[in-house]
Amino acid sequence: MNVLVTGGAGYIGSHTCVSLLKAGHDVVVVDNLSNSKRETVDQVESIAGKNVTFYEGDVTEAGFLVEIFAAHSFDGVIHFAGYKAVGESVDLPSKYYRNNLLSTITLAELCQEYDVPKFVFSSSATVYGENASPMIESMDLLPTTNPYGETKAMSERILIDIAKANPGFEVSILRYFNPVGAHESGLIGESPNGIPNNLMPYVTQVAKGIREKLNVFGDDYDTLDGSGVRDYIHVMDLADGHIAALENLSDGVHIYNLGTGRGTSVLQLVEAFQQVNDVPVPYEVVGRRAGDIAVCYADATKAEQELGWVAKRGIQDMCRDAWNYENSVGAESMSQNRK
Ligand SMILES: O=c1ccn([C@@H]2O[C@H](COP(=O)(O)OP(=O)(O)O[C@H]3O[C@H](CO)[C@H](O)[C@H](O)[C@H]3O)[C@@H](O)[C@H]2O)c(=O)[nH]1
Repeated sequence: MNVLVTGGAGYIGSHTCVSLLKAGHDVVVVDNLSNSKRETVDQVESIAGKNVTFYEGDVTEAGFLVEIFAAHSFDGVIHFAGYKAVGESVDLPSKYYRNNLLSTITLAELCQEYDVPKFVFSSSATVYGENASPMIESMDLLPTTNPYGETKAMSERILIDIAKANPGFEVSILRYFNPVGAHESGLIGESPNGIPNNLMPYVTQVAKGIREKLNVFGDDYDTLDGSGVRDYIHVMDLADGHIAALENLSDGVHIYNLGTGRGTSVLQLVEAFQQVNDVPVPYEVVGRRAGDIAVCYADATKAEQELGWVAKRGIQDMCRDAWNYENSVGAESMSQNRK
C-alpha cells in the first residue's frame, strides 16, 4: 500500500514507518517538525533500507495537503500528528482543540475527496478516564481530566460519524496504553523536549545523570506496592499493531486497544530498569500527581482475535532498548532544552 503518515518524524510515527517499510509498503511522511526533527526520517530510511517521501508542513492546512493528495494515490492514512502534552493542554486548550481536531477533520475530508479508503487514528487509553481496569473497547468513555484527552475522544467521535456517512470509508481507532522503548538499533527513540513528563524518559535521564532523581508520584494508591500501575508497551510492538490494523481494515469503524494486558507499577519498572541495565536510578516518593489514576491496563484480546496481533516484548526489552537509545549518539542531539 501507499501510505500517508502524518507525524511520521515523531516518536511513534517514526517507529511505525520502519515497520511499514519493512512490511513492503511505501511511505509518504508529512510533519511540521514542531516536536521532531528531519534527521529522524533519514534514520528511518537507513534502518529500513528504503526511501521515504517527506513533506514539511501542517496537516491542519488543507491547501498544503491537497497538493500531496493530488500528487500521490494513497491507499491509506495513518494519522499521528498532534499535540500531546497533558499539562500544556490545560494551559493552552484552544491550541489543542484547534490543532488536534482540525487535522483529523481535514484529513478525513481529503480522504473522501481523493477516494482514500483507509484511515488509522492514534487514540489513547486516556479516553477511558476513570473506568476500572482492564479497559475494554466496549466501555462507555468517561471524561478525561484534560483537553488533550478530550481531543482524542472527540476525534474518535468525528471519525465514527464521518465513516457512518461515507460507506466504504474504513477506520481503525487505536487506543495506545503507555508506549516506551526504542528501535533496537538505537537510531530512533523518544526524545522529549525539556523536562520529560512521562516516566520512562525521566528514568533514562536520571540513570544517565542528567537529572538527580526520579520523583515517584505517590505510594499510597490501592496497588501492590502503592505506586501507580500502567500497561507499558514496547513502541515496536505498537508499530506492528498499526500494520496489523491497516492490513486487516474493512468497512466501518474498528476500535482496538494496543496494550500488553499486563500492569506494571512505577516501582516495578524502576526495579526492572536497574536490574536489566545494571545502573542505579535514585528516586524519592513524593505526592500524587494531579489527574493521575491508580491503575490503567488493557484488555488486549480484541486486537488478538481480530487482527492476530499481540505484544511480544516484555518490560526487560523495553528497559534495555530505552537505555540503549539514551546512550546512543542520537539521543542528545535530538532533544532540545534538556537541562
Ligand atoms: O516523573 C514521573 C512520571 C510519571 N510517574 C508515574 O508513572 C506512571 C506513568 O506516567 P506517565 O506520565 O509516563 O504516563 P501516563 O499514564 O500518565 O500518561 C499517559 O496517559 C496520559 C493521559 O492521562 C497521556 O495520554 C499520555 O500521553 C500517556 O503517556 C504514572 O503512575 C505516574 O504517576 C512518576 O511517578 N514520575
